[in-house]
Amino acid sequence: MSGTGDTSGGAALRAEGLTWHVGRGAQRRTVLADAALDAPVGTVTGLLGPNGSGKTTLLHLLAGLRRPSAGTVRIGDDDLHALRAGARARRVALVEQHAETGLDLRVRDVVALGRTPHRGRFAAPVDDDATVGGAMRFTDVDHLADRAWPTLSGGERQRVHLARAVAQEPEVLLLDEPTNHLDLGHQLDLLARVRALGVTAVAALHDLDLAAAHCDRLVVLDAGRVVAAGPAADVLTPDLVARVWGVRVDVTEVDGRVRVRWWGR
Ligand SMILES: Nc1ncnc2c1ncn2[C@@H]1O[C@H](COP(=O)(O)OP(=O)(O)OP(=O)(O)O)[C@@H](O)[C@H]1O
Repeated sequence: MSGTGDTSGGAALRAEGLTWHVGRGAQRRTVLADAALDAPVGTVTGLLGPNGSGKTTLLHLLAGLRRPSAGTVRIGDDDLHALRAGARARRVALVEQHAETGLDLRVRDVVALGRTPHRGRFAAPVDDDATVGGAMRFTDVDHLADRAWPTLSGGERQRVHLARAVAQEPEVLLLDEPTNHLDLGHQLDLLARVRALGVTAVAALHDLDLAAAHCDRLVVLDAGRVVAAGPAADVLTPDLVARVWGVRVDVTEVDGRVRVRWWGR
């Protein structure tokens, strides 16, 4: 994968029994309980659930940023949490919900940060510039290359963060609400581009219709537990949406695509 849509670089991601507690003694609270996720190579999984249901926590455990209280994460044949930080960073990229970046950087430098895990002690790989350029073109931010980071809009920053993750050339790409600042056109573009990368992707999303259209599989979290998992047609039933989100929806299938239309509480 070199930021141009090559479909060869993914690895399967599997999590079992993932549990994460916060606090100690009487203050202990279970944020995530016994969560499972199975993302085959090259697929896009949508992680859905109301605010506070555990999506970011699960993504952080899948990225190796947090150690689970119990359970395992496997990337290909490897135990993710047994890998050294450098090896993990070469294989898994996370685009955070509220990612901040050093104020003095130009966009090109922010994207180049994605290459850090691939740099040796004394030298960068020779094709680094080409990879960074390819990632910027792929995410349609190359026209911003010389702009100072603080001058970017929220949506532009979000696309630059995706470019940084693409430049990282990961096997697994984790995205926390990657579309929340994007206009409708760029929302559709971003998810189509993630799919075109061919990596194994897991994206936390709030728009059920968008998730149904772009994801191979969905995982629904509610109060820290996985309450449904599978293809959109099986998962997104009006009953489940009413139970988990407290919203009345119609679910229809148009030209083979699941469409979700909300009516209200
Ligand atoms: N370090 C922490 N200490 C205490 N509570 C935490 C911590 N991290 C997360 N939580 C709590 O765990 C729950 C799940 O949080 P998380 O951020 O994973 O939810 P989310 O599904 O990503 O929510 P949102 O859709 O609002 O982004 C929330 O109630 C949150 O307040």
